Amino acid sequence: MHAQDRIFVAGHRGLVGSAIVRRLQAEGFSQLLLAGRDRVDLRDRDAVEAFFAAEKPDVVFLAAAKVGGIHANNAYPAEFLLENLQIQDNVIDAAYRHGAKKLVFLGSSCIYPKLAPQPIREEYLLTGALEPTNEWYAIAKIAGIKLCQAYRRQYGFNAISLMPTNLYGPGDNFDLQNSHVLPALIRKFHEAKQRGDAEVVMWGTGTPRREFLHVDDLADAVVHLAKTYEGEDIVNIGVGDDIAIRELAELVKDITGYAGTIVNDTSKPDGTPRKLLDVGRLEGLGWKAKIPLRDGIEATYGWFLEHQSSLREV
Ligand SMILES: NC(=O)C1=CN([C@@H]2O[C@H](COP(=O)(O)OP(=O)(O)OC[C@H]3O[C@@H](n4cnc5c(N)ncnc54)[C@H](OP(=O)(O)O)[C@@H]3O)[C@@H](O)[C@H]2O)C=CC1
Ligand SMILES: C[C@H]1O[C@H](OP(=O)(O)OP(=O)(O)OC[C@H]2O[C@@H](n3cnc4c(=O)[nH]c(N)nc43)[C@H](O)[C@@H]2O)[C@@H](O)[C@@H](O)C1=O
Repeated sequence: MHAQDRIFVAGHRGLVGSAIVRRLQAEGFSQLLLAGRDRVDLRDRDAVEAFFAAEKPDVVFLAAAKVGGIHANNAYPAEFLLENLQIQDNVIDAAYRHGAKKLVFLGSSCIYPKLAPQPIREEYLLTGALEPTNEWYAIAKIAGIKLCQAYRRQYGFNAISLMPTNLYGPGDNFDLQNSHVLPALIRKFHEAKQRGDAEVVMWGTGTPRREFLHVDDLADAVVHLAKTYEGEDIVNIGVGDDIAIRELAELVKDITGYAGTIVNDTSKPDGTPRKLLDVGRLEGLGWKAKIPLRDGIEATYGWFLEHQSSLREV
């Protein structure tokens, strides 16, 4: 990547896309193409074709996707499968045909088998059954990985696929139904404190374990790998450590200063029991996470307090 490259960050208003933009700007990349859904709906093949023909980006970060937490994935399987297939097929194909020299595709740790050995190595892909609540999204993401690998093999297209663990940070979706667990808990504890509620509801049993990476660390890793990594093999991006959801809830309760009780709603799904990524390949490529979980949650809570009145619509 060069300072003068024209860089398309697809999904630049999202959690990940906005963090990649901040990282690129901090490193002096000034030719950023920031076309949102209002300019090009990435599900629309003709619109994507016209955009790439006009703009001819040198580098593409594909951070646009239909994204959500466990409930959204389970409730809208058709949208999670179809929209993600459409977006990634359109963007990967157009980037190749219009001469992009690099594309970075983002998958997710949910592509791995539900009961994969821990920590999860990249080689475990396609070795077992997926978690049912998110198999639609996971299958779309696996198809995206395979499309990148196929275009590299057949056409020599320089597409790489990176697999982030669960992410959080500024610009996240704080919707109580459709978000991921960390933003949901921040908002639930904060609002319960304000209202003086005696209880906050945590979905599921609280026993599943998850790994959480701050999105600024993720963006740092993604830009590092965009500059230094070329290969067919997928690369996990995580911190190498995880926490039970019950412990996470206690941590967010402490950070927000809520004094009440946590109760379980076991009618809600637990999802995968554990998905801790093996980060050996990532560390071998010269990158390690830096932001400790407590510091990252405190900063995200601060961001939430500043932006409560203008949170994203979902
Ligand atoms: N969040 C997480 O915990 C994780 C995320 N990832 C991956 O990171 C990537 C980004 O996720 P994240 O930032 O969290 O998601 P967000 O929902 O925060 O952002 C997604 C972005 O994609 C855009 N988008 C969605 N559909 C379209 C469309 N049809 N046309 C144009 N733009 C569209 C959205 O635009 P608009 O604002 O207009 O809706 C939004 O800017 C995804 O590939 C996801 O799978 C991977 C692992 C974990
Ligand atoms: C990133 C990843 O994200 C999703 O998978 P997930 O990790 O299971 O997602 P989650 O963050 O929504 O939940 C994690 C755990 O937390 C529990 N939980 C408690 N209380 C709340 C709560 O209030 N909200 C939510 N959402 N979960 C809660 C919840 O029951 C579960 O046990 C998929 O989209 C998948 O496709 C994907 O890629």
